[in-house]
Amino acid sequence: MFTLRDVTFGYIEARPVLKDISLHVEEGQFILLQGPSGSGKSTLLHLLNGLAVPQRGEVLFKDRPLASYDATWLRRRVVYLQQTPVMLDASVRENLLLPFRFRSARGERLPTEDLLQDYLHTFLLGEISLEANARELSVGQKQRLALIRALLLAPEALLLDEPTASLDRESREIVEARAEALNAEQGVTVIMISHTDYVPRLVKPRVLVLEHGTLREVAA
Ligand SMILES: Nc1ncnc2c1ncn2[C@@H]1O[C@H](COP(=O)(O)OP(=O)(O)OP(=O)(O)O)[C@@H](O)[C@H]1O
Repeated sequence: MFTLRDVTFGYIEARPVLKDISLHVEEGQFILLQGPSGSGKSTLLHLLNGLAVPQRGEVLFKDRPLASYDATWLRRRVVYLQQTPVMLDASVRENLLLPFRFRSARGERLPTEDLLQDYLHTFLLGEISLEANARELSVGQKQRLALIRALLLAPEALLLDEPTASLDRESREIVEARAEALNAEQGVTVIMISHTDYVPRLVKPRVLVLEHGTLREVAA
């Protein structure tokens, strides 16, 4: 699904965060990405959906260079869930349906109210009205809403940035369990930045550690 070939990237070119990284991710794999703070884990996820472009080397999605895909299309297929979810100053419903408002989604069927309610219940957000302002929710609730928004797009790959330290344990566990189920039941490729103490229950992950700009695989 993804191939990185000798990828080097730095926000300042003279100081690369990632150095000559090569990686092959098969469709349906569940990958945990670990490493110290600032080692470049988020940056690596950004490279996989085109939010960052390598200075050297190349990134392929399904054997084609990332740049050959339409960026909006790609980000619906390869969904990146960032650490700090961003919500519009609008209702929960509007925030969930946001990706369907873009021109690229014309012709796609809008998710029904029932489906939205089902998702809210699944993620223990059943108490929250679709009319509520999404900006007024807690970080943990926003994180779950962002995941629902991502899942409504039925992505092929899910890139999950580590939930923030401020995220409550319950929210984190729900997000993790759902990511595992999506992988186990629907074959969605998952790459998740995680702490070493997270051990998936439903899936056997590949564990990659990023340190000093290089990537190594360790036993799960
Ligand atoms: N937009 C940016 N501009 C300049 N430097 C950046 C930018 N984003 C990240 N960096 C730097 O790149 C390096 C890698 O950052 P990155 O966020 O990828 O690390 P990380 O492993 O995800 O960290 P954390 O675990 O703390 O989230 C860090 O030194 C960071 O300061």
